[in-house]
Amino acid sequence: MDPIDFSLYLVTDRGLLPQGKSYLESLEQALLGGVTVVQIREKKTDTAEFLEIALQSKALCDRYKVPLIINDRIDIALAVNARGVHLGQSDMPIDVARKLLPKGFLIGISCNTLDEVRRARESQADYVGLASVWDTQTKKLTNVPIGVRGLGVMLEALDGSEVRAVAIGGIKSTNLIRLMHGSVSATNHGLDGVAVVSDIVASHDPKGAAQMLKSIFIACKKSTLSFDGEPRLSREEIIDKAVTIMDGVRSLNPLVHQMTNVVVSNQSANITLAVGASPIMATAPEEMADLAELSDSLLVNIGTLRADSMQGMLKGGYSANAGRKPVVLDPVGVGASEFRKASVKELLDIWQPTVIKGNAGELAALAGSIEVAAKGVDSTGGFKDPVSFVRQLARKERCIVALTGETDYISDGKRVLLLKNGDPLLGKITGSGCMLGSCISSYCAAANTLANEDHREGKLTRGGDFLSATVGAVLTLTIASEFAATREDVHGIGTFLPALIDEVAALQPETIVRLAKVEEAADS
Ligand SMILES: Cc1ncc(COP(=O)(O)OP(=O)(O)O)c(N)n1
Ligand SMILES: Cc1ncsc1CCOP(=O)(O)O
Repeated sequence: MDPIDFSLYLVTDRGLLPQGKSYLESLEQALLGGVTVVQIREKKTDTAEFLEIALQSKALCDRYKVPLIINDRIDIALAVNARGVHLGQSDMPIDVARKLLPKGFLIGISCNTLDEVRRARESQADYVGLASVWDTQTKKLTNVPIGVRGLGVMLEALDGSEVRAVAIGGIKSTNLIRLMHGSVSATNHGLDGVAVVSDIVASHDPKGAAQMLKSIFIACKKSTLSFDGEPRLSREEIIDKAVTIMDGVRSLNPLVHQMTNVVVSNQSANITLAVGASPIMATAPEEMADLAELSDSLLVNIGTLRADSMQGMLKGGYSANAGRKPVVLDPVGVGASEFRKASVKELLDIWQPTVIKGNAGELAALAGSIEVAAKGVDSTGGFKDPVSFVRQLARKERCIVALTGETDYISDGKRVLLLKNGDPLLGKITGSGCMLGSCISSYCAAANTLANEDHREGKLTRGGDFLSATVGAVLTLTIASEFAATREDVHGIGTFLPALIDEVAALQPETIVRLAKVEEAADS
């Protein structure tokens, strides 16, 4: 029997049909739109009616050569000669179902936890429905949503097996790109498909809705799994690229949208001007879509997070992803409170950062590690093996990670660069980390603009060299700090800050090339 293409898995729900649209009309339009599997899900129907619906659906699906799966009911699945059955955790166990069903009959099972995925693998399920990714109006959930970032570990548990995986719950064309990028495991295991109910069934145009979902899925599947393949630059080439991007910031004068904290707002705006970019500090959710159009990158800094600013941050990152603008996340003090932790998790379940920067305490909290403690927004130690930590985190979050400290570690998940410039005064003033966030956002904005325009759908940026951009931003601020600290007019932290801003503005690319202390860690 042909293997099933799980790409776009429609789960039906007659209760969601828009007024005036019949069930079979909607199903046929969804099939015309490119649905690749159909599951009949009838929760309130008696057996006779379920059977009738299943027979009609089977005839239609056969015409489009699309396999049909029946939710819960093995008897109906057998009666209509469906391709398979979808079981829940409290339905018939897989081994019992297997004995009742003919050879080759497909069995799928819903999984909400890692343990359930492991058990599904042991029981030789054909596929798992990872449920529910997000909250949904379609079904009353009995478990908390997994979230985009919870899917990766589940997919990793299927490494080396034949078990296919689809995600379900709250999936729409508007959040599918985030789902596809954020769900890929650190081992590069991605989803085989997405299961959708309301975004197709409740639509007046099920064909258009299905086409949209499928085209995004296919585009993302190509681009999210291309972790390798880019040319590997030498250390010198990275520094050259970094200064090209530095020049790019000065000539392009990118607009950098920043949602930052109230402590550092002014100095962040000034350091942005000093590198040659233009800051726009704005937090209102109402203007996020417009600003994503207008600006060249976004910085989200949670230093003085409030429940109302979260709405702007959720919408801001989401709009920037949609507009293919880089997003830098600075999870300031994320370990300090449950509110911050939950908020960062929520942000990362909705949008994909291009770069995450933080000190050891912040990145440990973000990764759920207890290795490094923090006192408020400051770290109280470091990692035993920062190189492995930063590489793993970059792999997990699928973005550039910059771990700041006496040595700065920057990784794209493959390589790790160690940067050793910077004067100790940098660590003594408030907000130097936040200023670095502004510099990274400015450099990423230029890198994205300089990238060859890539029209492929399914990408969250234009594909700039964000590793070199991050290296360039760190070198700019740290090398400038070395000049600022030795100036005669600098007597302490009060005079250091304005001198630092001046030195950033005056720094020349050739000075960076001459003074950069960049090493590369051995590959793991
Ligand atoms: C593909 C897919 N995944 C998960 C589910 C949910 O199934 P279940 O847990 O059995 O809940 P109900 O659908 O019966 O409410 C699914 N149907 N399809
Ligand atoms: C059946 C099911 N199981 C978990 S979530 C869900 C419903 C998903 O519906 P929607 O795609 O409309 O969010």
